[in-house]
Amino acid sequence: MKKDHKDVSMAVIRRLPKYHRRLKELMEKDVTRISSKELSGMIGFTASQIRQDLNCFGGFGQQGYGYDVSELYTEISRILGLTEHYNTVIVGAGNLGQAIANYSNFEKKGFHVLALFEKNPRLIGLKIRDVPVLDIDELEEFAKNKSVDIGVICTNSENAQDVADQLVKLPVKAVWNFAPVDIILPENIVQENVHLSDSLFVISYLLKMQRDEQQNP
Ligand SMILES: NC(=O)c1ccc[n+]([C@@H]2O[C@H](COP(=O)([O-])OP(=O)(O)OC[C@H]3O[C@@H](n4cnc5c(N)ncnc54)[C@H](O)[C@@H]3O)[C@@H](O)[C@H]2O)c1
Repeated sequence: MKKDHKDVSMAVIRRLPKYHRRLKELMEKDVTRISSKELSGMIGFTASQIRQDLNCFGGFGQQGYGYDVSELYTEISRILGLTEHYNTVIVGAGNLGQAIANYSNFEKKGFHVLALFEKNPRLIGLKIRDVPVLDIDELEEFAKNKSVDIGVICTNSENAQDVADQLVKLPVKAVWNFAPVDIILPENIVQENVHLSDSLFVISYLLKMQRDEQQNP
């Protein structure tokens, strides 16, 4: 039975982007349908896990037929909110802020970067693709007539909380934080912290295991 989406666990939500990505690859290869078993082989989750995950949103598969790839892709896009439009601002126009602004794929998925905000005068006035780098002191005024959905923090850790507080005042609805520090936000603000180093450290762990095995077979 279809659950209220609010009851769906974050563990399931965090698996949805992977389904979404794989289904897109299948569509690009003109695959029109797939069984949960085949999907399991591609994704690495068990077939039963996949069925359970998708059942949270009403199923979509048919016994003996499997999943219609394009239909499932569209449904997961909708569930993930990727059929909507999100006004986004980036604070910190250094290496990472510029890289995110430059990545046009986010734009295609509905994340529209309105502007970057900086405190370094040497960066203020630049354009990253068509996106202007504005003075951080202009942020409040800039947001007065606009609805900003997402604030992206790409500053150094020391300034991240101050920036988060500024974003909350606009107000934004969500903060995507890249600074490697815990920021405190009101409960109604959605928060995602990205620690690229967590993923890199998994690589270093696995490489170290390999090395240890080679040295002590
Ligand atoms: N570059 C990466 O690959 C990477 C990876 C993981 C995490 N991070 C984290 O992301 C953050 C940004 O990294 P980076 O490499 O882009 O750093 P960076 O030094 O190149 O850029 C940070 C920018 O933020 C600006 N800034 C600082 N305080 C500000 C404020 N209050 N208002 C407006 N602008 C402000 C600085 O002037 C600077 O231009 C850091 O916290 C870093 O630890 C970066």
